[in-house]
Amino acid sequence: MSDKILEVEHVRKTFGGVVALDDVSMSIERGTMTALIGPNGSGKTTLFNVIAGVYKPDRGKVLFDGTDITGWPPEKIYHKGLVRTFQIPKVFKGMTVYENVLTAARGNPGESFFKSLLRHIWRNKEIEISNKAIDTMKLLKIFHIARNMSAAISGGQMKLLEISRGLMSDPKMLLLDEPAAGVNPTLAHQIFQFLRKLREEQGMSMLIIEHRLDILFDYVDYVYVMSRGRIVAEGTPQEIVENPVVIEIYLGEA
Ligand SMILES: Nc1ncnc2c1ncn2[C@@H]1O[C@H](COP(=O)(O)OP(=O)(O)OP(=O)(O)O)[C@@H](O)[C@H]1O
Repeated sequence: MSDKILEVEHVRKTFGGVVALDDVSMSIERGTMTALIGPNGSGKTTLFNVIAGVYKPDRGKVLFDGTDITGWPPEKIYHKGLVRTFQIPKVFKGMTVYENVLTAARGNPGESFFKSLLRHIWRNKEIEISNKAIDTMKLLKIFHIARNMSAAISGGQMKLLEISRGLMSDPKMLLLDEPAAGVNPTLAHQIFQFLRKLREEQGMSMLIIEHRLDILFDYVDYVYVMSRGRIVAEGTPQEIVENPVVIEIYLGEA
């Protein structure tokens, strides 16, 4: 039986006269890595924004883990376990990598004055969060730079730090916006290997926007292709590279 973690049904979103999303439907199986690709301006970011609650669709629905989340505010969607790296408070450049990972924890005791009154519980929670931060940094191979200031790390390490912070909230699903943008091919492969490990070891579901198709297609299970606000193709990476509609779209771009 199929088990959908995310379903988008007939979503439309316009900006003035621009139809950014035109009757978009997709469904994502739990525990899979799914790619969302398409030329510049095809609607990918707008769809992420609708899913994450940044924009309300003019029409249509978004269901997450069986619940209709259409029109929910981003914060509520985040707390339901659908996390976009972009939604997490920005990396604080004046903090170390470790401190940045710590501050992204769900239920961080530092968030609440009242929690700080409950000293004993607070202490245990603090230890738990600290251990989780260490495990997450180890998983993403940034533990060796834990004490470095975040302003002084590389672009690739910053991507890994963003993903680490996303994981601190125990998400059920991650929306990843170009996780391999601006990093060298070796690191891009490493990032995708970590994502694959997350799927294999934790059953994480992921929807990924990425322009670097050569790398992306080695890792994802399924691909949706957008063009001019519509989903124009879907299938396995192999089916997508052989799809004449997709070839036409990308050749048209060249
Ligand atoms: N806030 C906005 N106001 C007006 N038009 C917008 C807005 N956001 C997006 N658009 C328009 O909607 C269309 C889809 O844009 P979108 O950013 O979703 O595309 P994209 O596929 O993410 O592109 P890219 O790959 O370049 O990031 C474009 O025509 C864009 O100009």
